[in-house]
Amino acid sequence: MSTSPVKVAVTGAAGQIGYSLLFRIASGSLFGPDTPVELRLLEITPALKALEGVVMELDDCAFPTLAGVEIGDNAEKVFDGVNHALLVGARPRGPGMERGDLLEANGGIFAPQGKALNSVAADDIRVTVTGNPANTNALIAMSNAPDIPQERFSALTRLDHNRAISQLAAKTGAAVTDITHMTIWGNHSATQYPDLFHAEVGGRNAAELINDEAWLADTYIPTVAKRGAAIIDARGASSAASAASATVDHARDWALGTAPGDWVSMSVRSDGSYGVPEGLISSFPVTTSNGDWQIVQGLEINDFSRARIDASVKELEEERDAVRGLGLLG
Ligand SMILES: NC(=O)C1=CN([C@@H]2O[C@H](COP(=O)(O)OP(=O)(O)OC[C@H]3O[C@@H](n4cnc5c(N)ncnc54)[C@H](O)[C@@H]3O)[C@@H](O)[C@H]2O)C=CC1
Ligand SMILES: O=C([O-])CC(=O)C(=O)O
Repeated sequence: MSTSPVKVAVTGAAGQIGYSLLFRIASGSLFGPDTPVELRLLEITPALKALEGVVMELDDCAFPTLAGVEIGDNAEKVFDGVNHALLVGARPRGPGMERGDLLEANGGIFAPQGKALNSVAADDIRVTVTGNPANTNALIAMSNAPDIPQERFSALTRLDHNRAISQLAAKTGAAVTDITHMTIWGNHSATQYPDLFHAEVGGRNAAELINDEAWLADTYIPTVAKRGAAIIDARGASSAASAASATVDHARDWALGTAPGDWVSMSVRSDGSYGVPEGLISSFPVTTSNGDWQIVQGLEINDFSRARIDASVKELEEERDAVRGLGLLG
């Protein structure tokens, strides 16, 4: 095992997602069995006692890859020297709410956290925002961290990507491992667009294989896009273990690279690709290598896809304008 641990910050560590995520990271799911990790856990003051209990459980697992845990309620202390920051801490929505309804409640968390990362994180910091509304929270954090390269900020659309794979596998009877080239475009919201025109099932184009645009429009897309609400309805609480698992998938693939010949969905800063206005944090098909991501270029976007990508991007612009109005953009 290498000797210098990777320092991973997790915010909202005493919450539902944290309770699953911390154990996955500590057990080596993020960087593998040969890389020790040090956890830096941020919570609000009233949640620190509960967090102490979670740390007792982490201790009790005796994970070989867990090199240390520090907890606190001061972002500048907790983020000091961190290499990865997983910004999960934020209020979840309840029944009948859209994620965008959380902007006012949660947006204020991400400006100070962006500033703190800017001041004290390691030079190679990579930031993943899971807390909702994830894309716009990532935009807030990024805009408050002027010294960190903008490509180091991302938001989680991997849960949507995984849901899209799972639903396509169920429809076609294929194994999830047979499904490649899945893309979620746009916002992590009900307007997101899971794209089957480039996805493949066992090497065959998924849209051609299914050949049923009505199913695509009326069943598949809404099922994927509204899956979070369906889980809230069934569980009485928003998805937590699957969100933790997707956060691990996202951060692992970013750090260690995507599978050769395939891509994943990540929300990253647009460079204007596919007509998405530059500077928005929007979901794209990306490949990663050596800790960097590249937006996959040259995909043909048909009218069906164009209308849906545009609708989701319009919502991202509205969210950006709303947080600008709240004074949250640095
Ligand atoms: N992007 C995605 O795919 C998904 C995002 N989410 C979002 O993740 C967020 C967390 O969800 P849960 O863990 O279920 O919620 P939770 O309510 O169980 O936990 C949130 C934790 O964040 C903490 N927190 C609040 N403000 C904080 C701050 N300023 N600094 C540090 N910690 C702070 C709270 O004390 C709480 O312990 C929610 O916004 C939820 O909507 C959830 C599922 C999927
Ligand atoms: O739906 C929610 O509010 C939680 C979430 O982001 C998801 O499950 O995708």
